[in-house]
Amino acid sequence: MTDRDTARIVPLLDLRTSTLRIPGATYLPESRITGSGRLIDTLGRPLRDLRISVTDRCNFRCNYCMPKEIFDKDYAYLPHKALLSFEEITRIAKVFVAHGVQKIRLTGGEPLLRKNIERLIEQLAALRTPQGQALDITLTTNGSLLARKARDLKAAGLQRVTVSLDGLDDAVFRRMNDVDFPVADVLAGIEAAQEAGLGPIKINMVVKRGTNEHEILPMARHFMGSGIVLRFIEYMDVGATNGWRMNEVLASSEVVKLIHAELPLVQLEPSNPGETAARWGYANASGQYDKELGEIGVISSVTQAFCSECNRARLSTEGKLFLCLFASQGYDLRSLIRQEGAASDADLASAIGHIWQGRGDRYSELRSALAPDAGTGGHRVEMSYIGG
Ligand SMILES: Nc1nc2c(ncn2[C@@H]2O[C@H](COP(=O)(O)OP(=O)(O)OP(=O)(O)O)[C@@H](O)[C@H]2O)c(=O)[nH]1
Ligand SMILES: C[S@@+](CC[C@H](N)C(=O)[O-])C[C@H]1O[C@@H](n2cnc3c(N)ncnc32)[C@H](O)[C@@H]1O
Ligand code: SF4
Ligand code: SF4
Repeated sequence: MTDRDTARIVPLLDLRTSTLRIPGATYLPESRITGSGRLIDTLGRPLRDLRISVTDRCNFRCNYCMPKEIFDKDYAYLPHKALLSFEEITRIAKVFVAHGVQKIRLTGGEPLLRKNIERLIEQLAALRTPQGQALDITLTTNGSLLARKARDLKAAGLQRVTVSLDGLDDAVFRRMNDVDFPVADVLAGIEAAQEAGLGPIKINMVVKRGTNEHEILPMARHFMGSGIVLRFIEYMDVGATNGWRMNEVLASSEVVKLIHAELPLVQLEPSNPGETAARWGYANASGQYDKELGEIGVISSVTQAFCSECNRARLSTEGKLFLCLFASQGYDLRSLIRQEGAASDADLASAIGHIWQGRGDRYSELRSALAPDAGTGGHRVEMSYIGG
């Protein structure tokens, strides 16, 4: 039994009679649920961002995400038949879009390992919001296959990519990915993405105190003025296998202080409501933000939780809907659409509507009220399964 299997799965088989109700939720009239695009949860948060995990497999073993000791050759990955097909993903995504989703992020595991991912991107790129707008379609990747795939991804309709890169020092990077993957190949992938027009590109760097904090300044210098936005992520207590300890977290405030001492920064306004990153721009000699120099972002999920505006839903590789990165229960959408006499799109819309309306998740806010190393209980699913 894997940790993934301990997540509680909520069956959704009562839809025909519209009796699906989540305890504690206040409900809008049905007319405001199905396809209204105005869905809000119990904390008043709209549904805007759908993150889809397309595989639970990865060719890296980053120790903060898929530590080698757990994700070894005996680890029980999902069998192929358990995965949602591209048609199933697109069908579910379409219903989410009718409910107000404007951005879709493909993630995993390593999404570029999913065979023919370009075909899924084509299908998602054809979706339109109720207002007739195209979606913001993006993907988070470790960059290992990007040099090979960037042009095809762009041609399929992908707009931009976020590439994870935890340092420029080859030895540090090889140690962190734990499969001896060279940094030069990820940099080549980033270059290929730039050439293919997959932008604006973002870089995600997870900062672990004692592991790669000395890479912060070299990374900042490298990407300053490149048109690429570098974002520093606080090491999170996601999943149950990475052995997370508060003393390995370097607070974003420290990261900003460190960079500011050498490369002066000014705070920028958020560009979108519910954004994960706080933005800081590089300043010119007169202390003003200089667009040519660009910006960085800091994602402070541990020290400054941003749950109050969280508009993100997560669809796992096997079709379970999770309402929080730290959730311990998922809602089984796959059974709904695969069962005999399967749900119609209206049933699916009603289920998703009710589930979002019942949402009260705010894990990071709650954990920050606890002692630094306190656990909050429950079985959390792994990041590689739910999608980062
Ligand atoms: N705690 C928490 N962390 C999150 C959440 N969403 C994203 N993150 C973390 O922030 C990182 C960066 O997020 P991205 O996947 O780049 O997504 P984003 O910030 O929505 O992307 P953009 O639209 O490009 O700004 C993720 O890899 C996670 O580590 C969230 O809802 N809660
Ligand atoms: C789970 S990965 C999936 C996509 C792809 N394999 C990649 O690495 O970009 C998504 C993001 O989650 C981040 N991540 C994974 N574990 C994390 C942790 N414990 N704390 C903070 N971020 C984490 C990764 O750095 C990456 O940017
Ligand atoms: S962070 Fe991404 S690349 Fe690293 S192990 Fe997790 S899924 Fe793989
Ligand atoms: S901890 Fe959960 S509710 Fe808070 S921002 Fe992250 S995903 Fe959203």
